[in-house]
Formats: sequence, C-alpha cells, structure tokens
Amino acid sequence: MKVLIHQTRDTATACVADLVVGHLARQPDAVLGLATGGTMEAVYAALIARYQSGAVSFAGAHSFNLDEYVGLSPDHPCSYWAYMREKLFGYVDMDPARAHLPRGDVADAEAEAERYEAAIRAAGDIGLQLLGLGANGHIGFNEPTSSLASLTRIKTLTASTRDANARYFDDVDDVPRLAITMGIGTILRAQEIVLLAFGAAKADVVARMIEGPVTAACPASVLQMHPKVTVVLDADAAGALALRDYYELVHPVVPAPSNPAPS
Ligand SMILES: N[C@@H]1[C@@H](O)[C@H](O)[C@@H](COP(=O)(O)O)O[C@@H]1O
Repeated sequence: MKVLIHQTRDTATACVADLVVGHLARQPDAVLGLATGGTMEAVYAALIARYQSGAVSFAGAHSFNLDEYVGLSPDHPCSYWAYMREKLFGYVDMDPARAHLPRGDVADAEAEAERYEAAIRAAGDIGLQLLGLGANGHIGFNEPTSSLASLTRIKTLTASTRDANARYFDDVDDVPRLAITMGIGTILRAQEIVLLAFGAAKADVVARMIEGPVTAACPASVLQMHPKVTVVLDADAAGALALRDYYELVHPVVPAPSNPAPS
C-alpha cells in the first residue's frame, strides 16, 4: 500500500486527478470505477478543468459506479446517477452509453445487482478504481461486517451512514435504507485502486484502514491485501497514523531542500 501524504486537500485532489489523467493517457479505453460522496466532488471538478484544458479525454473510457440507492430512479435528484451527471458526466466527453450505474428503481433489485456484477466482469473488470472512505470504514456501501469476498448485492445502510449522507436529502428519513453496491470482492478485482480521504474527521478510520488488522469491522482495511493501492491523504487525514514518520520519509509533506549550488 502506497501512502501519499499531501499538505492540503487541493494537492491531494490534484494528485488523484493526475492519476486518472495518466491512466487514461496510457489506456484511452480504460474501465474506470467511479465513486460518489463529498470527497470525490473535488476530484471531478479537477478532472473537468483538465478536460477543458485539453489534458484528458473520456471519449473512449468506460465507467462503472460503485453504488446506487435502492428505490431512486436515475432522474431522482438525490440518486447517484444525478450526482454523476451534475459533478462529471455533464461536463466531459464521456459516452453516456459507456457510463454505468446500478438502477435503483427496478422491481427486482437483487437481479439488478447480479446483472451489474456480470456487466463489470464482461467489461474485463475495473482498470482504475476510485474510492472514498466512509467514516465507519465502508468502501462503496460495504458497511462493517460485509464479507470481504462479497460481490455486487443489496446492503442495508447503517444509521451512521444514513446520517452522513442526509445532507444530500431534505430529511434524514428520506435517505433510503438499502443500496446496491459493488462487493468488496468486486472492488478487489480492480487492477489498481486509488483511495482519497481528507480532513481530521477521517483520521481515526484512516489509521484503522492502513495500520489496523484486516477485518470486516473496517472494510477498507482489506485494501492492505490488494497488490496496487495508492492512498492519498491530506495532513489532517494522516493525523492519527502511528507510522507517520515513515510515510513522511517516503513521501515528504515538505519537499527536501535541494543542495546548495557549489560556490
Ligand atoms: N457511498 C459513498 C461512498 O462511496 C463514499 O466513500 C462515502 C464517503 O463520503 P464523503 O467523501 O462525503 O466523506 O460516502 C458514501 O457513503
């Protein structure tokens, strides 16, 4: 697990955007795994800026989002479909036919989860997966105690997760109780994973993810088992890491001063 500690949210966000741009430069038809949440909003804004400056094209890319609320149609303003349209898809040259999210408004959500898992496999699995981090250690909507081998399925959201996402809804009671989410096993099949977290509120869960035991009690800790994970943090989110000096040594927060020129 590579841990990059940045001084600010802005540089951490730019770092993740640059990783996506680099991935698409190497592989224009890449399969991207996309995430939602507040953290990702800044990443998508940075990607739109890079697209507008001609630094990246999404025209050949495919995408699969991690999750969607059960019961919300793509037109519902609080759906993750709406989030993706508003935060990214509406502003870049992504082919809508290649952008995938689970449908939350189907009669048989279990069948939809199976269809979505099969579609990801048929696309050759995710090339680059972006992840945010839930305050309770969830990735996607894989809440604590999720099977570490789970595939796309329906999960019941915890009260704390519904509270955390209530800001997108008029009332916490409007937050759906169920979601379709890629499983942890689905996520682990990605060739490469980049997780972004910032802010002091994430510091404890970041430490559990990176330095704690691999446990379903903190689903993100399973990323320790993946061969190619980059965790991008700002200094606040890195604040509870016990091995912080080691990460700073590898990826200094403050760049080492260059040697003075010989006189
Ligand atoms: N389903 C999403 C997760 O994929 C995301 O990682 C999490 C963190 O959100 P934020 O970045 O707002 O803290 O929010 C939601 O629960």
